[in-house]
Amino acid sequence: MAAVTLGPEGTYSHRATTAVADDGEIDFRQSVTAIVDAVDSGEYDRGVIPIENSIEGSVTESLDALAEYDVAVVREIVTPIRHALLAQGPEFDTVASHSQALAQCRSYLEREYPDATLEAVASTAQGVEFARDDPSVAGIGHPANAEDGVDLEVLAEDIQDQDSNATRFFAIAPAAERSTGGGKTSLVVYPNANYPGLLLELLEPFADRDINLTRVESRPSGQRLGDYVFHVDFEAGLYESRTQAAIADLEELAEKGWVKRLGSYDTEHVVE
Ligand SMILES: O=C(O)C(=O)Cc1ccccc1
Repeated sequence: MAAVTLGPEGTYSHRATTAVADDGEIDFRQSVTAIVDAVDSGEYDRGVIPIENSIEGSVTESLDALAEYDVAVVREIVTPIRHALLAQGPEFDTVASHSQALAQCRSYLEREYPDATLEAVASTAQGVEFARDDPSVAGIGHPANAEDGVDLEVLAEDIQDQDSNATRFFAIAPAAERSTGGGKTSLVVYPNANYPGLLLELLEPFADRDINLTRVESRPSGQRLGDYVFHVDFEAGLYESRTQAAIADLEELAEKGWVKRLGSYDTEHVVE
């Protein structure tokens, strides 16, 4: 099974991928959209993308790609994230990492390195590569990134602003592989409408059937200001009759828009 995830080697997404696809080849892309595109086109049968972090919230590029492309979510992976500061030595003036990692360490960086320039790059492991090539750059990433190659020191560990820092990843597959099992479901709903009580009507089909929502997130539709797409996750399988009934209600509500079934899946907790 060939899988694709955010590279280069050593990203948190790579670590999550080995946890679910350790028996096959893993290739890398430099953005979430490129990963989703490669799975949508059938080039890979699995992809792994970060979705949401406990400190920084949604990875908006992931939500937007899930709304735009036609892929299935087949598994959710939850993993603790403990960041380290890696550099050739203490004399650096720039910290390069994924925007989420920089944000998850914002208080630490402001406190310890208030004058450093923060540079958002494609991934944590890419920031570490830059640090390996340049003594004026430090990276933030998993401490194991210091182990391969030369000249990198772990200057500090556990620099995330909350000890309990955790990230959810989705394993995705081509749409035809949407699974029939799994206890959680993700949908994307675009009502393409705006009237009093719309959001309430969107949530009622779940409340009426005793379905527990675990997340509701709105994203701009891109069509016009104030127009939204809603990402909804809940604790029920896609093919349960109560879910099918709730989706039928949503489809009525979204008659001018659409309802996308991302799929049903189980959660895997990966502990370092
Ligand atoms: O850049 C990475 O390593 C990623 O996989 C994205 C990310 C960044 C920070 C926390 C979790 C995932």
